[in-house]
Amino acid sequence: MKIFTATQIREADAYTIQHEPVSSLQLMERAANACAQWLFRHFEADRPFYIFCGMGNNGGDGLVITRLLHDKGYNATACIIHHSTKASPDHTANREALEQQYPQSIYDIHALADFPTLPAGSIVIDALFGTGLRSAVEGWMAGLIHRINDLQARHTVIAIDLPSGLLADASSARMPVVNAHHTLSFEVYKLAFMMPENAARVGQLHILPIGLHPDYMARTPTRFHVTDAHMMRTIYQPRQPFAHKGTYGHALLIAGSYGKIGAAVLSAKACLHSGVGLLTCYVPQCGYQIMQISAPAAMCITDPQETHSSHFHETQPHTPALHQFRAIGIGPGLGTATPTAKALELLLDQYRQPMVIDADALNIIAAYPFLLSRIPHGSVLTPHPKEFERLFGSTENDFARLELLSEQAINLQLYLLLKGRFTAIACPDGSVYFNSTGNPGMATGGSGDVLTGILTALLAQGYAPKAAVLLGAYLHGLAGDIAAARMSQEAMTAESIIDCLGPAFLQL
Ligand SMILES: NC(=O)C1=CN([C@@H]2O[C@H](COP(=O)(O)OP(=O)(O)OC[C@H]3O[C@@H](n4cnc5c(N)ncnc54)[C@H](OP(=O)(O)O)[C@@H]3O)[C@@H](O)[C@H]2O)[C@@H](O)CC1
Ligand SMILES: [K+]
Repeated sequence: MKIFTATQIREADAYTIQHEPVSSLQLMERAANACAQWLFRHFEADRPFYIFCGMGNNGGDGLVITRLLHDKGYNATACIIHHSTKASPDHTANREALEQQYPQSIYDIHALADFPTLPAGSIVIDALFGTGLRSAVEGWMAGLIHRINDLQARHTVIAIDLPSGLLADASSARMPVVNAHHTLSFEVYKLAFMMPENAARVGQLHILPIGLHPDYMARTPTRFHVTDAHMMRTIYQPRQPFAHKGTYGHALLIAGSYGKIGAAVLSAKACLHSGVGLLTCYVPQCGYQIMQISAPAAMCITDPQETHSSHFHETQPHTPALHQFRAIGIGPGLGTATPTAKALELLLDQYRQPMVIDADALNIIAAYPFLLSRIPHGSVLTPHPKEFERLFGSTENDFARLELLSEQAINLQLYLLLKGRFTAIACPDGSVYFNSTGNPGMATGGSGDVLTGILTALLAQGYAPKAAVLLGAYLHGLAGDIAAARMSQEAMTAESIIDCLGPAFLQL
């Protein structure tokens, strides 16, 4: 699914009006009706509604919602905020329609002093500003947003299209923005919804289809995307009927150190449950028995060292040469001992195919930044926000961080996967994908190790790196969602994610 900018949304709007064709008033009616239907499904008619309407088309939506609520027998008041002397034509037309049918339902607000006192149980609808907002809201309008936010503790706040004050395509980090419990947005995701800094503003997000013209949606190229089930079905390759274990590649997983062999186990199990043909795990001596008992389907090589690995760059007499591994995953629980760092440097020189680099392997690279440019092109790096900061430095806000992520992916020709609620995947071609699956139950130790195992397995099976990283992140989140549904977000563990990989594959 594509993420459109505010400008593209306006173009989609205009294209739909011209080519469907449909009048702009009818399109507004359709958008407001989608919101009204959602409200009817979620609230009884005994709750009073207060709809705060701006002077543009977002306010126009609010005016139509007020009329539709009345049509259904709900008690609704449109509080029209006169922040500007000029109202949009569709706002004016819908004010007139409301005045004609339900004159008692309009309440004009010209200053903060006019702000109404809301009865208990009221629902607040925020239709002040949508995609037409140009910059930070200031003056008494900022005060009005603060007033709405004061209501948030006692009343349900629902934003129409965007929480007012939020810019669709740029950071609003230190600006006054409505904090909504729910955002009902039209047709497409906006970039602002993907940013952790806006989580408390957007609340629960609901994308409502309003029938924008499919031709515009299909032919307009975008830089940002949200992954979905449809996309995964185009990526996923069912297994071939004449396959043997060689068909699906031999992966090498370099992981674990004393006290962190569990990370290697989780990663290995996830790899084995994601379709790899053969798996060899490389661990220090202390991990040998643990690996053989926990993951008997995997082969195991041990380092000469007892507690950490130091020689994984060298092939040993009884193992295939490094280049025979179709994929290497490195990092979970690896530790950052100097001999390990040295071995990583040598490995990067010797193995020139895309690999998966995570956790302590990223921390080593952060400590020796010259290694960044030695990573084979097309490799996948999977930092969480702290690891990302160690690698590339801190940024002022989430939009700046996203730009830095994308810039580095292009410059280094790597796939950079930044973990989060909407994991961001920046590609060397400049495109960025946000993963749509997953839940807060996955914010738990070992979850990242599982992802490394999945990604390594997909690379080993011959998926191109872009396909592997998009499908891997999606499957990881989907398995997490299935685990949460079965046993709750609290009780699920990284092992539950592995247990649910099977059902996740079956859903593809
Ligand atoms: N896309 C679709 O398909 C559909 C879109 N629809 C809806 O239209 C919405 C977009 O409507 P829009 O373009 O009229 O802009 P909107 O968000 O109401 O804001 C404009 C108002 O804000 C004001 N203003 C701006 N900046 C400001 C600032 N910094 N500080 C203070 N004021 C500021 C500006 O004031 P002015 O500059 O004119 O004085 C003007 O009054 C969209 O979000 C969706 O809800 C649906 O109806 C139909 C389908
Ligand atoms: K709004």
